[in-house]
Amino acid sequence: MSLLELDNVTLRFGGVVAVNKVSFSVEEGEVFALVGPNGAGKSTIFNLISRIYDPAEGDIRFDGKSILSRQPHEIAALGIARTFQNIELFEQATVLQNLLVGRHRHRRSSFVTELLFTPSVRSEERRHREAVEKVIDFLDLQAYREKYIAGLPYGVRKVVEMGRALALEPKLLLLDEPASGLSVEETQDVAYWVEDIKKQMGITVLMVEHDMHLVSAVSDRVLALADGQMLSIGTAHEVQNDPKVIEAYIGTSDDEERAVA
Ligand SMILES: Nc1ncnc2c1ncn2[C@@H]1O[C@H](COP(=O)(O)OP(=O)(O)OP(=O)(O)O)[C@@H](O)[C@H]1O
Repeated sequence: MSLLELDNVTLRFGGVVAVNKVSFSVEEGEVFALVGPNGAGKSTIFNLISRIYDPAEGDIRFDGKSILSRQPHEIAALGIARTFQNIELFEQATVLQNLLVGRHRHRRSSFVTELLFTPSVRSEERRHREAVEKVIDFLDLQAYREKYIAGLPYGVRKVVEMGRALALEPKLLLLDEPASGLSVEETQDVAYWVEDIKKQMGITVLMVEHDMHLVSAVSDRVLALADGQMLSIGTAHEVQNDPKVIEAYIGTSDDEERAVA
């Protein structure tokens, strides 16, 4: 069974059809990438899956069940975690504190039991710490664990954001442009991490990304969109060589995207 299914999903903003009858499914254990020129509808699809927007038509299913009746705050509890294009971390908190926030969906203790610091609260706290330490080791963040986000370089913040999402122990990880603003070396690290997230952690990844080197390196399948419409779906190689995709990219002003075409 597919982990995530979008079934004929449409969303309009006034006269703009941001997402037009889009259907695709993400299989458990795969890395699936959404690509396309600016304004193609990629972020809107992430926001639809995160339940920030309601589709005008169509259905979105996770683990075989429609999520359209769910509120945005319930999505993490289902096992869907995401990162954001513009990093969203608590600036005045440490890396460790930010990662512990990522554990909120697993918290069972109430305010009163936490206040009394009962044995069950203590063991729960220990479990959260262990899960977070695992993520710190995995992403090589030991040197930064007690550092405040506000003082960290951009590249490290991007990694911490990925860590915050991983700390949730999701089934599906949505990565919104994980390589944007990163150097070639940092992007290479992202490629290794995405591979390990899939292989070692067994987490399914849906990614929006402009960097086609990264997309080609890590994706099992790619969906290319333009103006809200599906253009092509297949391996990175198949999609990059699809004449419809080449035509859509040639119309853009982005040099990197043109180079891809
Ligand atoms: N909140 C909104 N209100 C009105 N129009 C919107 C809104 N969000 C997106 N759009 C429009 O919907 C279309 C799809 O935008 P979207 O941000 O999903 O594209 P994208 O593929 O993520 O682009 P980018 O690569 O630049 O992030 C665009 O025409 C955009 O202007």
